[in-house]
Amino acid sequence: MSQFPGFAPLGNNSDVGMSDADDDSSSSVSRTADHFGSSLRISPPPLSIPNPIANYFAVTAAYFPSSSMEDTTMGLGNTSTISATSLPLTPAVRPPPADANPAPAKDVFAAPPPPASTAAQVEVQKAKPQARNKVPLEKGYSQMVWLRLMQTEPDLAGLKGQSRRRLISMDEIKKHKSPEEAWTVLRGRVYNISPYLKFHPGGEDMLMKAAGKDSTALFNKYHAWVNAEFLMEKCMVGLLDVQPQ
Ligand code: HEM
Repeated sequence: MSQFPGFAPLGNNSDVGMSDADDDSSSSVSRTADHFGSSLRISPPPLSIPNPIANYFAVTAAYFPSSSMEDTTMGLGNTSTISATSLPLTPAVRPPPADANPAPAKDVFAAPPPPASTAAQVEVQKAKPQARNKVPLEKGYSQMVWLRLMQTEPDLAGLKGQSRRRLISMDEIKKHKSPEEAWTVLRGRVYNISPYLKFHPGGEDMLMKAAGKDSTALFNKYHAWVNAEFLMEKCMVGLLDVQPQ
């Protein structure tokens, strides 16, 4: 018995409330299991574990003669028959022997390879950077100056007090195609592009192609990524009237 009741050093079972008669050679674990009864005993795992690969070989064995199921994986003359529960790493059916000088496989559907020169040209085209169509702007017409002008000029659009939410017909827009008074439609909004002509990085001539018409397609063709809603905000004169005349 230990000097501390209920406490015993590891491996010594004599002080855990059992008589000397109970203290036989069996381990404390087995005694604990006995104490709770047999319901806690872990049953052993099943002898055959279901396995899809094993099932495959079991089915194959049912359809092929036993000679085809011989284990040839070792290459050492080992011809032991595979059981359904073993896990062979290679298929049991032996592939046909490889030809010593196999003819190159021909793909009758494959397109003929392009001539070397064409392939090289394609590579050069890919690597070539896209040519820019930007034009040099006159001094004092940078995008920075335009942004400042947007803040300082009170009537860039030339509205003269009219509402910029006015509905404007296509007929009216067509009349505004001179550089002094050029209107264009962009994504349903009507802008006076005259003040921007000298600021346009693509040049005045290109922007004048938009005058008097809907330029949405042209705009998207050259630079769909440009934020015209912001750059042209102060030049908006109205909304395109889509109602039939
Ligand atoms: C009001 C409408 C427009 C605005 C606000 C505008 C604005 C711009 C801006 C900011 C750039 C410089 C883009 C960059 O640096 O990548 C640019 C370039 C250009 N724009 Fe416009 N643009 C407008 C309409 C048009 C139209 C209608 C055309 C064609 C007819 C056009 C043709 C070009 C071209 C060719 C460039 C040079 C693109 C390049 O870098 O190669 N733009 N435009």
